[in-house]
Parts: sequence; C-alpha cells; structure tokens
Amino acid sequence: MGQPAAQHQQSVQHRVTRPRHDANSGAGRGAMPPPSKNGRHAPAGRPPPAQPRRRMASRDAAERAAFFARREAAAVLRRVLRGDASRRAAGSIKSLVYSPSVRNKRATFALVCQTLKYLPILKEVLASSGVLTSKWKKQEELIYVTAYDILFGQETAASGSVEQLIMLHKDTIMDALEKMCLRRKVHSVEDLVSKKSTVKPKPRFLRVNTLRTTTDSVIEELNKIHKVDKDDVVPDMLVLLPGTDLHNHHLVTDGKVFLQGKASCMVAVALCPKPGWKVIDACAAPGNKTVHLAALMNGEGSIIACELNKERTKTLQHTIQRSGANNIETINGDFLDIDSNDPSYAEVRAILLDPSCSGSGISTERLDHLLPSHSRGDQDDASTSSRIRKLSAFQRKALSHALSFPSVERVVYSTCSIHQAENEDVVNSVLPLASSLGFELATPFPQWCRRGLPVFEGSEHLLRTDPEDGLEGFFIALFVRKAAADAAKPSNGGLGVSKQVRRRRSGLMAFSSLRLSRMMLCSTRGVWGR
Ligand SMILES: C[S@@+](CC[C@H](N)C(=O)[O-])C[C@H]1O[C@@H](n2cnc3c(N)ncnc32)[C@H](O)[C@@H]1O
Repeated sequence: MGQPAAQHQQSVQHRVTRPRHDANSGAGRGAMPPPSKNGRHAPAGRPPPAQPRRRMASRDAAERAAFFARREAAAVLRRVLRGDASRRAAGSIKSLVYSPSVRNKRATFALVCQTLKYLPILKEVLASSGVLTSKWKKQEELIYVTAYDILFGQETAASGSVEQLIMLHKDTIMDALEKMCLRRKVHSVEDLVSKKSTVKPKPRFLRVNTLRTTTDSVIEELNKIHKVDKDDVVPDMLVLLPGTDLHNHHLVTDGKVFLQGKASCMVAVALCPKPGWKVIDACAAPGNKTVHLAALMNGEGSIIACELNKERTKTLQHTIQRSGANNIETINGDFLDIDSNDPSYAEVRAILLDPSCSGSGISTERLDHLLPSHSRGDQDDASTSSRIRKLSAFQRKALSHALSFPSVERVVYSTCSIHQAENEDVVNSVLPLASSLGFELATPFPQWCRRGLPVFEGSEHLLRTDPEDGLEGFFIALFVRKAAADAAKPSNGGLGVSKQVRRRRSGLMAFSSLRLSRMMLCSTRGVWGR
C-alpha cells in the first residue's frame, strides 16, 4: 500500500460512515469525578495547543463523558458476551442497559450496540495488530468499546490507559483494516459490518399504572410534547410514535407508567382476575405482569409472586415497589415446590404462568442479531433444539402444576416464543389432564385475528401475536374451569362483577357469532397458512 500513515488512516476512516451516538452528550454526568490525573495527559511529544479556556473545559468534559461512557458500556458488554457464550444471559442488552446501575443509558446503549456490530472486525484487527496481549486480555471488553469509539465513533481519546493503548496502535489497526477491506474486496469498513440489524420500528407502547394515576391525566401530560393514542385492544395502554424515548421521564421513574409491550399486557388482561381474588403469578420476575395484575384488581385481594432466581426476585421487588402495589407477597423459590394442597393456597382462583422460554418472539427487540452466537448461526444447532426440548418439558410440568390447584378457575399460560414446541404442543399435551380436572380452553380477545397454529382441534382458542402485527411474538392460552365458566354466564345475575368482566363476558358470548366472520377475515389474510 505504501502510503504515509496519516493519509492512509484518513482513507480508511473517511470511508467509514461514522455512527452517531451521543456518548459525548454527558447527559446526567455532571456530578461524576474526573478520571485519575495520570490517566489524562496529551499524547507524548505534542504539547496541548493554546486554546481559549472555555474550549479546553468543553474538551475536558467531552473526554470525561467519553471515558465514563466507555466503561459503563464495557461492563454491560462483558455481561452480554458472557451470557451469550454460556447461553445463560443475565438479561437482554436493553434490560442490562436500563438497569438502575447504568447512569448514561442512551450513550451506553449506543456504544454497546455499535461495538457489537463491529465486534467481529475489531477482534480480527486487534488480534492481527498484536493489541490484545495477555496483559490487556482482562480488559478486553473495554478495549473493544474504546477501539470502536476511537476508530469509528467520536475520537475523543486522550484519557485512560486503554485509550492510550488504542491511540498508540491506531495506525497499525487502520493498516489492518485497509488490508481487510482489500482482501474482502469491499470499498469501506461499513461494507464489512453485518447488515442484519434492520429492526422495523414499532410504536412505543406504555401501560398506565392505574394504581398510581389515571389514563386521562397521563394523556394530558404526554400530549404536551408527544402524539398519544389509546390502544384499541388493551385498556389503559397508550401508543406513541416509534422511537419515543421515555426511559427517564418522571412518569416512568415514578411508576405511573410502565414501558411494557402490548402483547405482554394482553396476558394479564386475558387472565382477568377480579378485585378481591387470590392470584398466583408463578414465574414472576421482572414483575411487569405481576403489577399489571395488581392494577387490574384495583389493589384488592392478594397476589403471590413466585420467582426462582434470587437476583431476579430483587428486580421483582423493585418493580412492585415502583408500582405502589401493596397486596403482593413475593416468594423466592420454585413454583413446582409450592404444594397445591397446602391450605394457604386453597383459595387461589387464578394463576398466571409465564415461564422461562426461548424468547424467540422477542429476539429482534432483544437485539439478538447483534450477538456473536447469532452470527455464528448457533440458533439452528442441535443445542438449540435440546434447549427448547428442556424448556418445553418444564413448561408442561409447570402448566400441569398450575391446573392442580383445587380452587383455581382461570389459568393463563403465556410465552414470548414463536416455537410450536413451547406453545401449541405444551397446551395440547396437558389437555387430557385439564379436561379431567374440568378445564376447557377459552378464547381470550375473541376479536383478535391471529390464533394458535391449527395443529389440534381447539387451537383456534389460542392467541398468537406476531411482528407482522407490529408486536412481539407472544402466545397466550386461557384455561377456564367449566363450573366457573357456567357460573359466570349472565343467567346467574352477574352478581358483583366488574364492568370490565361484564364487557369481557359479553365478548365471550359474542364469540360464536363473531367466529365465522373472523375466520373468513383471517383466511383472506393467510394467517392460518403461515
Ligand atoms: C419469562 S420470565 C417472566 C416474565 C414476567 N412474567 C414479566 O412479565 O415480567 C420467566 C421467569 O420465571 C423464572 N422461573 C424459571 N423457572 C422457575 C420456577 N421453577 N419457579 C419460579 N420461577 C421460575 C425465571 O427466573 C424468570 O424470571
């Protein structure tokens, strides 16, 4: 290639569309301490040019912001990569970034996503440039983030030993990048980056927490700056434009609204617990559906929220606290170990079972396409099928257990999976038991067009949501005990039922007549033949 380093560097760098992220914004970072003095000096041999004070100060602030953003991003990236490698993710990229411990969420999110996008390239060039020696291996995630940021991001570089390491090797790395482009016959580094990241923007859904506020007052407040609509299916659900960022909005931090997807909210609504009932949320963390149940019950009655994982139980408790619900008891334990014949559960009337699943219905939202396992194509391998087999065995056990509670009238089984093995097959396998215990499948949201895959008679009662509907891929099955369903018919006078239950019942009654027209509508859209 033989061109001078600076010119050469420019030729590669300028062919890269610099991704824009606002790690430099410094939002929320004003109170942070500066990096250690010895980590912040101008590159050797180049005295800082004389600059007006204000420009120096703003450069210092930018460096400080970049320094901290890279370290926050590296901590998240470490958890993401370890979870992906062990296939036991501690959470999605988003949930890790939006955990309370991350201060500059927006910058961290952008840096993590961009670093993941460039990771295969970074690994290769850092290895060939001899940067990742055993000494630096311990900080490899920080090296990836910093290398991404300096090479393709914002170039604010001077502070921190890892920043200096990358600056020291920058020319060699750019050289390796140039060679890589030549070898792969592409014009720019951007052409080397995975293009699988096209996520179709979805509306921003949010659920109003009616334990703390009213839907009308939230609309009034949000309307000042956002376009807000009421959802036509889920009560107290609002729809905003895609990309509306409300993570730091006081309505969210105060627990007045929850940033919860529409499909996820349909689960608790399908269970439709009455105020005053005793309800179990069997696999509860992080608790979005638990607190939704509490809101639907107007905070009356009691909810037992069971969660196996200790750390996630803490998150569940945090969610409950944020919601203001005070009728929820948490159990850190195995739902399968709860004795359904224990007198303390004799009055449980509804169970929501949203067990661990493959999450294949939310893989796009979870940004799984950015993970190394995805680019290796691990999704199709034998370990995935074995994982799904294990999951569905647990799901079957848990669903059978839920049906075994003596007074339970309504059981909702839900997943965020698109796999038949975790959905229709699980339901089908428990049908004989369900029927022997007096349960039958009921039809949640009868007006909803997309139903279960037609793999057994009765699967039309099941509900699926799909990215085609602009939603995540969810699955909902509702079991109702026949005696309870009969008692709920209007002929009993409908004593003491809430307006919502009555509305819902009339929906169920209307099902038969609706069904024919709906099936005709569905068949024209090809839903059954997917
Ligand atoms: C899909 S998540 C539940 C999400 C939750 N319903 C929500 O909407 O926020 C499944 C949860 O079940 C927990 N879990 C898995 N096996 C369990 C078991 N045997 N008993 C109780 N919880 C379990 C997992 O740790 C995980 O937190």
